[in-house]
Amino acid sequence: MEQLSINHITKRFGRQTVLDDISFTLAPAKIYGLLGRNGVGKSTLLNIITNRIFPTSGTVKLGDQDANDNDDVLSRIFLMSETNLYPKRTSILRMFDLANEAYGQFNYQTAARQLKEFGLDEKQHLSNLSTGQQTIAKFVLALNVDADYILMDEPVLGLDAAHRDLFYQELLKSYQAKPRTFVLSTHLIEEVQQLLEHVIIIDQAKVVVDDDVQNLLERAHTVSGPADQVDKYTAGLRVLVSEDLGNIRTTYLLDDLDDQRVLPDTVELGHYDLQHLFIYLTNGGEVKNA
Ligand SMILES: Nc1ncnc2c1ncn2[C@@H]1O[C@H](COP(=O)(O)OP(=O)(O)OP(=O)(O)O)[C@@H](O)[C@H]1O
Repeated sequence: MEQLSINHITKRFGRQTVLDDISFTLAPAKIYGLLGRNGVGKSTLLNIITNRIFPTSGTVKLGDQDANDNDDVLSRIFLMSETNLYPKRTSILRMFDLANEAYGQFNYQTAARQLKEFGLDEKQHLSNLSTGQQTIAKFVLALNVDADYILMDEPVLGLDAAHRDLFYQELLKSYQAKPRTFVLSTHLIEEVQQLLEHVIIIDQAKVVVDDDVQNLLERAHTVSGPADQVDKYTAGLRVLVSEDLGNIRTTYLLDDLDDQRVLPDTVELGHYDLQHLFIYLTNGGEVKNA
């Protein structure tokens, strides 16, 4: 399997530059998170990767083949999106058949089992389904289509907590049975953190993080203690934000701690999670008084 590379993608809508020179690579058989605040351009980017809309400039390539208008390449990338591309009277089974015609080798057996687990029937029409049920039909389709790169835009939109949990389990099962690349674009960062190997965060039209989740979280340190001691200890390191509670300051770092720094007895180190990292990175760093 070849890598999918996104090269210097810029997208403007009129005067608004939504994506500004975005580049990153998706490797085969990995689970990615594509994260960003509302309206940052995640759906736009996923639509560009799958040739549904055109970039202002830049290219998408699978190996050395350009994806633009290339059916060979596009038949290996699938996008599950919020947009309903099907006519109103389409049944779930018809949707599966269309995917089978376009991509081949649709896994009807697993799809039937999954639909049953989620309480749906393949004869049901999309137009008669609730928002959450439409999401279920779409991700069952996405999990069983024969493509190397499966892009999922808001894959748990409208799902209740039990169904979200079941979806994460089914995604992992599907990945283990047949490793391929998944890109999950979601706002439920806390829930997907365990699934993700790699994360791409977009902020203000740029890629601000492109890193393995484990590497990233190893650099996500909290430093708490008296403000002056915390500031002395964190001097020269990348501080995302500091919060003050009385005279105790907690500073959130995204950096390696070198051994030369002497940790005072009054200062404690800890870690924080991906959701907080996302919030602090995309809010701009500042000292807050809690
Ligand atoms: N066809 C269009 N014409 C003009 N502006 C557009 C168009 N499509 C998207 N935009 C704008 O581009 C920006 C990015 O939208 P996009 O839907 O890609 O964001 P997103 O990151 O997926 O957001 P969300 O997380 O809220 O779903 C928004 O400001 C949106 O208004």
